[in-house]
Amino acid sequence: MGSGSSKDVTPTQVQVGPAKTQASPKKNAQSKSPAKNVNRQQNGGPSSSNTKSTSNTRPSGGDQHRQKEAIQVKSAEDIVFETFYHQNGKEYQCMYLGGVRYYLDDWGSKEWQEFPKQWYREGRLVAIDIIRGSEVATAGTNQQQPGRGQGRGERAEGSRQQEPQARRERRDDREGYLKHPTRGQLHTYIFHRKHNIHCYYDQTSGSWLRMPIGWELHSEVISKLVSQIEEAIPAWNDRHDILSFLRACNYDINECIATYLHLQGDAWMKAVKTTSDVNALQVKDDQLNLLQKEVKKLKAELAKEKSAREEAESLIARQEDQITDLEVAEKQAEAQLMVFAGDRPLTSMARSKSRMRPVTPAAPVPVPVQERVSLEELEVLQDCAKELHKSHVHLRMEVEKCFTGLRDLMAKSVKAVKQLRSSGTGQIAEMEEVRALYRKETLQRKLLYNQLQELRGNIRVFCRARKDDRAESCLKCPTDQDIVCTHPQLGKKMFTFDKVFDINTKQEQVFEDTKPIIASCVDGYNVCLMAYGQTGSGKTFTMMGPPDNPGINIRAVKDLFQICKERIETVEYELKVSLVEIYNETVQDLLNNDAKTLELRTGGNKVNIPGITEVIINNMDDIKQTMATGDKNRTTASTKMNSTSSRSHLLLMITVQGTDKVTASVSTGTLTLCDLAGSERLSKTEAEGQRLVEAAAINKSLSALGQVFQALRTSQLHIPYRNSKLTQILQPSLGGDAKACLFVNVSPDVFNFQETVSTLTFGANARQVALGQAKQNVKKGPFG
Ligand SMILES: Nc1ncnc2c1ncn2[C@@H]1O[C@H](COP(=O)(O)OP(=O)(O)OP(=O)(O)O)[C@@H](O)[C@H]1O
Repeated sequence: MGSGSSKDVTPTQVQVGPAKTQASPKKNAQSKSPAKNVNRQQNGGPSSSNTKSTSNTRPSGGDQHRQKEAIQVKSAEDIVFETFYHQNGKEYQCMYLGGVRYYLDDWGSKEWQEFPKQWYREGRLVAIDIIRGSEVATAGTNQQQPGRGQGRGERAEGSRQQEPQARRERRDDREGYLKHPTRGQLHTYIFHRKHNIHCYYDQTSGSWLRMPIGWELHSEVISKLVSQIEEAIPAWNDRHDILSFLRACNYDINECIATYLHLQGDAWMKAVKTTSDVNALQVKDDQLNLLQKEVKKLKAELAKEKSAREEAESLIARQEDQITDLEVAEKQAEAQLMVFAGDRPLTSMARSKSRMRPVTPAAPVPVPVQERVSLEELEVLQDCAKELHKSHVHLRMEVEKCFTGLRDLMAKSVKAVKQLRSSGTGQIAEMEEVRALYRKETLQRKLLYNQLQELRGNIRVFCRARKDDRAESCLKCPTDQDIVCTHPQLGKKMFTFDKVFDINTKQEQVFEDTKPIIASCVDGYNVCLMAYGQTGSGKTFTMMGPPDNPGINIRAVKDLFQICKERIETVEYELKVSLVEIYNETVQDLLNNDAKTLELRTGGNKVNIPGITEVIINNMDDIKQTMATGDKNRTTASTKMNSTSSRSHLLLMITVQGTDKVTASVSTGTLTLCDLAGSERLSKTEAEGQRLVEAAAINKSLSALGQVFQALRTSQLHIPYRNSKLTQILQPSLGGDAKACLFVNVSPDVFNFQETVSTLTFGANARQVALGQAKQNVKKGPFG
């Protein structure tokens, strides 16, 4: 909510152009200029307007009296919310902005529609709220306004911060905030909507009751819807979950899928959706924890055993020392005995001992001759020696027993550690497998989403942030689809696109993502690529690029040649190139050295440009030469007119005609690569004179582009292609049988925050445009 991915193109977009031309009405040379309208209508009361569409909707003098209750509009950028009480009893929510009044057709299409003129005589308008233009401007010109799926509660954070206290206090209790674990604080609003409710007739009570979800899954109609969703998103296999989603989306299958895809990966969504997965993971986690605890326990035991072993070893060492000491003492005693034996007869024991032990001819121990040991003392000593020997043997046995025990324990511990290691590896491998599966599924979902977008024919919108080492960046790209724009005072805004290229993205990477769309022009599709953004945001860098690091234009032609070469066996291709510039609503042929102005003729969905120069190109040198000619003519023309390249739109149009060598069928595809003029607002450039006319022309064409997008998005019968030369020329590429791709180029400089938000909003709204499924332009040959 409140992010750039919101689905509604709000009527505010209609203002992209003319609303900005009011800065200096007197200096505008054109008498029917939108600026003049502003002046005239601002005196006209509540219906004052600044767009020429006012002529359709501005009430007559009598009608104006009936609107007395509407709030007085002070600025052309004010937005007034009103309620219209129709005499037939129905009530409509209305919005008045940019001189045009809209009503929310809650009883029919559920979309914002232009307010019918005759209604001024059929009911009563009561104003309920007004957002002043200054408030809207604070957070960028293209603020989100309430529409389907949007509300006043969704106004940008920046605008909110600057709202007066009184306004904030007036907010109703439907408004609120939600603290999301990953998305941060979200603004919420409870809308009052009519909902489809699936009921059954309860004979007992004689009334219609709401169908329980379990019953509803058995209903043929609902079961079919659920199956369709399961087919579209195979990973989503919880039918109860799908049905509850469907209910929440008013049984709108597209909204249900879109909401699900938009919210996939959301922490809260996951928790609800994959209970069994989460449980399985929980069990594994528990097992892992247990095993880890066991390892810890065993490690502690091992440490204990180690210290016991060390203790035993030191005990053994001490005992061995004692034994050595005792042996020395024994030897000494024996030596003494020998000495005594010389003087006295040996006792029977001493004799037997002397027989048992070979007396080593050891060096005689110097015994002081004076010290004589008595026989009793000798016997005591012998007993001592005997005892010592016994304890020595006993100790030796004990130590050996300890060693054996220790060895067993060590073997057991090593085995346990080995087991633990192998089971731990198993768990990790299993976790890795689950992760790989998850990644695969995410990729599959992304592919499915792309397919869905392709089937719907949505305009692909890519965002590219320009590299700028000088300025402090206000842009962050948390994922490859999201971009967050931060301003210290105006707050934060997040936008979602099909792809976001951050400042470090190389030209090759950008081209890789557009390659599949571009390549389809070889198969006979009309393909269009546009670069939109303020001056200096990197549009030309992206489309044309410097010679040593070319952009999409040159890489696209190279790729087309490559594809044609690969198919040479079966299809013969011819590539033709035209290059035009749209400056001040005139179309210049840049491949004609006489700076020829071209006329546009529209017939059906086709546009014909009589007399335009088309150059056949056969190789890369041809295209480079052609581009150089165009560049030279553009420079000559701009010098003559004292203009700069950023004030005009540049369109490179490539026609690829393929003739099948077997069937003779002919396919014709066009690739239009469009470097649009800078989209910055007039007030910033403070243009005068010629610059003002230039700016008005740019605003007119870019605003017309926005109007075309809005009309396509709301599936209106009339798409206003003729409102500008740009939209007229692009009609075949935006007209329902084409593939289109819009680049929104932004600058990271915080100084450009408002322009950046405005550009990103334009892109986010264009992303909701569905052109319908693209069609191939193939004429069958005589052989089928
Ligand atoms: N992604 C990028 N990496 C490096 N330099 C860039 C990048 N994008 C733009 N630039 C540089 O920024 C400058 C302005 O870019 P560029 O002329 O493409 O802007 P622009 O939007 O086409 O402006 P204009 O509306 O005036 O034509 C150029 O010097 C260009 O080389």
